[in-house]
Amino acid sequence: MPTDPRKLKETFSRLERHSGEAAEYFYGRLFAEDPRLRALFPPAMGAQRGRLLHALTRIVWSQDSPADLDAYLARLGRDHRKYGVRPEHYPAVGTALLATLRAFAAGSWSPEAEAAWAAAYRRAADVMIEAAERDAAALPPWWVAEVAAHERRAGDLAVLTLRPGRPLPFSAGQYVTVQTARWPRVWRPYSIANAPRRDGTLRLHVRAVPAGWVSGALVRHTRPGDTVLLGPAQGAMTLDPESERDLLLIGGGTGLAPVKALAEQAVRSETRREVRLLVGARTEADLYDLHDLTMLAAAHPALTVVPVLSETQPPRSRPAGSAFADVSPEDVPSAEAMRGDLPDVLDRFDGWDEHDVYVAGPTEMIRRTVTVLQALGVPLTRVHHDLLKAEDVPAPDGGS
Ligand SMILES: NC(=O)C1=CN([C@@H]2O[C@H](COP(=O)(O)OP(=O)(O)OC[C@H]3O[C@@H](n4cnc5c(N)ncnc54)[C@H](O)[C@@H]3O)[C@@H](O)[C@H]2O)C=CC1
Repeated sequence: MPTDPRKLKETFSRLERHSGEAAEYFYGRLFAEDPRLRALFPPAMGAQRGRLLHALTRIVWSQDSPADLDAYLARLGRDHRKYGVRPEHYPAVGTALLATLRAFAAGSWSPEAEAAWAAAYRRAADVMIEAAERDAAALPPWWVAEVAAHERRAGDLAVLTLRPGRPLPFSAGQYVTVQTARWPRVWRPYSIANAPRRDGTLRLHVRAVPAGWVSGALVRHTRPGDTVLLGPAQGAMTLDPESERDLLLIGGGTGLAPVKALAEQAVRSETRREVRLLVGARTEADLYDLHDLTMLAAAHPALTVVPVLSETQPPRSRPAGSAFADVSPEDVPSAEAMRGDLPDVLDRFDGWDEHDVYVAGPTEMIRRTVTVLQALGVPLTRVHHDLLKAEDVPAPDGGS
């Protein structure tokens, strides 16, 4: 029987009213159905419940655009390889899902609804399994990577250099998920802060966020020689190989990571694109990568780096350990830093409407920046960020 999108939406909207309880019930049923599956999940299931609902919402609302749905499910299937999910695990998930719908969408449940959900789940599982199997022919489910360097750049921030044991293919602008030995089965996404290198190493910029398990482990409890696990590279915030337009790259805080990778990629390429990189931070001390950026710009005249500080008052004295400490004043005099929030300084320049623009950083900063760019006449098709796409991945909790 073909999937009936109307039936799916109707029943799902009932379940959504009790989403927290429904997700809890679902995992209870799943682990009762096949207790071995519990070992695939992290000890704390809170974030997992949100992911299940996000995936179901996406599946229900994409029924009318099968190509988008299939692309999403294929990504989901490939990404689930790193959790150890195998084809024989799918039937238990389907049984638990139908039991959950039956219990929480009781008011609109019917034999037709049951048939529609069974068909939709079978189809989703088929697409995920097929994508995972295709992927398995070429790539491992995860990579073991050695920490080659660990630099504390500020109290709560570290730049890690990782060396995967086997080549991990990626494009500048993409991200990987990371698991540390301290938190088994907990994966968090981090943008790769460099373009692909001959030695295969990857750099990550990690800020330890309050109560962040993986970020805290990476910043405070990781040393050179330790190993971490990496999932496959994901994300579509990459350079358009056909475009020769100049580039505006905007990175707020550790959102610098992917745009720095794009800058490296662009200045290396044959095309002579001018690259303007606006790097936003709250204070001078938060410009944790200014030294490297200054070196990159010195080596590539096509690149201009503009620091933008959002604290309105300049600090009275330069704090110890300031990012400026090892940069001579003539390299980047602090007077050259613009003052303001990143979105608010954009109208102090002319002519962004002919640029390709890439934006990364805090969610609200991205939203405001996109709105301002639109008002300045930049077509939305030329503004790239992975806000929506990042929300599509199964581990979207912003790198905690
Ligand atoms: N691909 C991506 O989009 C990436 C996003 N991130 C995200 O970026 C964030 C970075 O956090 P932190 O380093 O702590 O940055 P932060 O909170 O120190 O802020 C950095 C910059 O963003 C600006 N900013 C912050 N909130 C703003 C708002 N509401 N409106 C306008 N501007 C705002 C600040 O003025 C500053 O210039 C994290 O949420 C992380 O998940 C990190 C890496 C990649």
